[in-house]
Amino acid sequence: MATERFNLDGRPIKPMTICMIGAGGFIGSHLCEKILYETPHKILALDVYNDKIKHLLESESLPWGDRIQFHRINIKHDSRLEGLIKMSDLTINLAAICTPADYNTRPLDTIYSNFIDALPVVKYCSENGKRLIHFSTCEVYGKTIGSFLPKDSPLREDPAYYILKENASPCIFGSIEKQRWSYACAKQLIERLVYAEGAENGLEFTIVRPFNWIGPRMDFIPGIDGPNEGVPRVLACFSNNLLRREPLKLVDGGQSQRTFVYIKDAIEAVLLMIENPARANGQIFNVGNPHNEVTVRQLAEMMTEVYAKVSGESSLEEPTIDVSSKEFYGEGYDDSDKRIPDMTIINRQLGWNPKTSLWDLLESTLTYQHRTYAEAVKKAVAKPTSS
Ligand SMILES: NC(=O)c1ccc[n+]([C@@H]2O[C@H](COP(=O)([O-])OP(=O)(O)OC[C@H]3O[C@@H](n4cnc5c(N)ncnc54)[C@H](O)[C@@H]3O)[C@@H](O)[C@H]2O)c1
Ligand SMILES: O=c1ccn([C@@H]2O[C@H](COP(=O)(O)OP(=O)(O)O[C@H]3OC[C@@H](O)[C@H](O)[C@H]3O)[C@@H](O)[C@H]2O)c(=O)[nH]1
Repeated sequence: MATERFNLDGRPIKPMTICMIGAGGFIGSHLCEKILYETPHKILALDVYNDKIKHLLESESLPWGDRIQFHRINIKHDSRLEGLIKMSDLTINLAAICTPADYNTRPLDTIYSNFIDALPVVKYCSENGKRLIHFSTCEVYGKTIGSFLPKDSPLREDPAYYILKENASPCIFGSIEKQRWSYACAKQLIERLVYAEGAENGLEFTIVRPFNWIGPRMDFIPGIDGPNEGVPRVLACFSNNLLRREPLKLVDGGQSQRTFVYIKDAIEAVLLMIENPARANGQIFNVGNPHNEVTVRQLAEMMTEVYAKVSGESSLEEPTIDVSSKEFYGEGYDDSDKRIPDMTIINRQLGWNPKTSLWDLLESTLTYQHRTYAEAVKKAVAKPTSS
């Protein structure tokens, strides 16, 4: 039968029931797989959609049969939410609008989703003495201090001006008309609320700040499994361009820098948080890969090269094209210049380190994209448009 499992302090891990809100999304789908494949825990999976976890739900003969239960719930208005949180030992809240194309074009929905809709979750956990793992974002750091220095300042090379530390870095957003920051600001306020519930009412919480987690099942391919005019996050945008043999669009020259971490590495960190409450409670964790830093332009070049390898198709003569942020995202867009996570806290508390290089994670992800979408895209492109 199942062998006993132990946490980082050598204590046996007891099976728990986890209320996972937003379980049908990109991160949720990978977290559900990890929990079902490798632990005895039960999941109450809440979401409006379940396409990305269908493979975990459909067959009763699957070995985890009764350990996952899907509840189609919109947390904006559903009286079942409190009952499901009460039935669980731990709540993980992933639900959010989290695509930059929405932040400046649907700022109200963005603020409601990331702050107002998360309020009852925090309240029910606090009132019922339940543990909460809340998903925030690296965007709460906003811009680096270094970005305000003159372009030729040698201080820009000093890590003190750009490394992002949970307990020391300030949160630097743009002006109010730069509505891009509606998301970061809402996430910051919900972080402060969770933290205050911990300080004043003893809520046991962990806050996660993901730094660009990427991998299979991220977002959608426009016109295939998402709206034609939809703009997903950069991995899916570039995948879509590659699948359609179009140049990859570099917003404002693709000069912004990001660090990308493989979803499967990042999920290991979340499982450590779940199973080591004594080490994770009261903490805010950066979860990213400081070694996988590239400019968006470099990301586009690497994805072009990797896609040619995994698909066997030649690259375009002009693989990228520049586009202004106003044209691509509309009025009110702004950007984070650089995002390198400090890893001291997660290293010390959980001993976690990411393993996968950017090249390797792109190779497995683009292999997945090609297998999943190439045929459908070919058919869609071949379809005569009705006149
Ligand atoms: N992927 C990343 O790199 C990243 C980076 C920073 C922060 N995050 C945060 O992590 C969390 C999950 O991100 P993701 O990448 O999996 O996004 P995602 O959009 O794939 O998943 C979010 C899920 O929440 C669900 N949801 C949204 N509103 C809901 C509601 N009112 N009721 C029920 N379900 C609702 C959506 O249907 C979706 O399935 C978000 O809070 C996001 O802000 C992710
Ligand atoms: O086609 C594209 C898409 C995106 N980009 C650029 O690529 C960079 C990354 O864009 P993403 O869509 O992945 O989103 P960002 O990294 O800016 O923000 C993300 O970070 C963390 C999370 O909270 C969210 O998932 C999201 O806000 C941005 O500089 C963007 O302007 C392009 O140059 N071309």
